[in-house]
Amino acid sequence: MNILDKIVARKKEEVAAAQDKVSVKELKYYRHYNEQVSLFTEHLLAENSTGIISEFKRKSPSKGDINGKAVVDEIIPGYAAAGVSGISILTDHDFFGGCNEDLTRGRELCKLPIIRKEFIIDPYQVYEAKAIGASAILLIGAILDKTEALELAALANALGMQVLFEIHDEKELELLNSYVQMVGINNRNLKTFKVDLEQSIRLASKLPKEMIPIAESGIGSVDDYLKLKNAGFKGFLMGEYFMKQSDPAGACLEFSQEVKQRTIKSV
Ligand SMILES: O=P(O)(O)OC[C@@H](O)[C@@H](O)c1c[nH]c2ccccc12
Repeated sequence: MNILDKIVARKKEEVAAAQDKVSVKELKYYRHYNEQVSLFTEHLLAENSTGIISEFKRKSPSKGDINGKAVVDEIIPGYAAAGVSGISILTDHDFFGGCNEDLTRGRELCKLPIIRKEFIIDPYQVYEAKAIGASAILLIGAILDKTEALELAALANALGMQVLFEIHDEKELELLNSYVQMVGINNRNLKTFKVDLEQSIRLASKLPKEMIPIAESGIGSVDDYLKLKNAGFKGFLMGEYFMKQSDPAGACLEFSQEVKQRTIKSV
């Protein structure tokens, strides 16, 4: 069993347990369920946007502990102050050390769009994403078939959330549908953990034009960022590079400032 299979097996148990505890009907009474959220794509395409989506992540199967004691209150306001285009918050507990409360707290601390970073395999999790305050959901091509991808993406849009659909190879392009606004190309293979920016760059040229290309994972320098930007990416999902530093928000500010300086110089 590879790590993705393990995560999905665990996720099935978690979803069953969560549904027993809180029904979809009850989720609809959560404070954030009926809230209007600002659109992720608008923030990404805004003038002067760096396209950086900074992620809150305590640990991961590929890296182990990154910042195990990290507290949302100490990081999210700083990410927002750094002028990022959006936030990503891991809600998976067992493998990434996150929880739903992290996302809800993030929602209360900033006005930026927030993506729920989760292994979504069931419509219940889409309702839950809306209830806890997400503006967008991640769907992972490697764990969904075409029908599931359509059902989950359509539901997210119906609930007012946008969809970031993650793919890793050309074959997964088939899974995209008209309810997908952003396509994430994961530079990291979720099965082998290998990072390869060049493969993402090749794949980027094959995406449907109406979907916004986002580069995910393994971005570790402004040079990496510029390389991906020049290849046409409009969004840059970055977690570990910020989270592993003693002051993630400060690191994010520094990175954003350097990006701004170098992109102004290069035009
Ligand atoms: O920490 P990194 O290498 O900057 O990567 C961030 C993000 O792309 C990564 O956390 C991620 C990409 N796709 C995922 C799917 C599930 C969980 C996590 C992820």
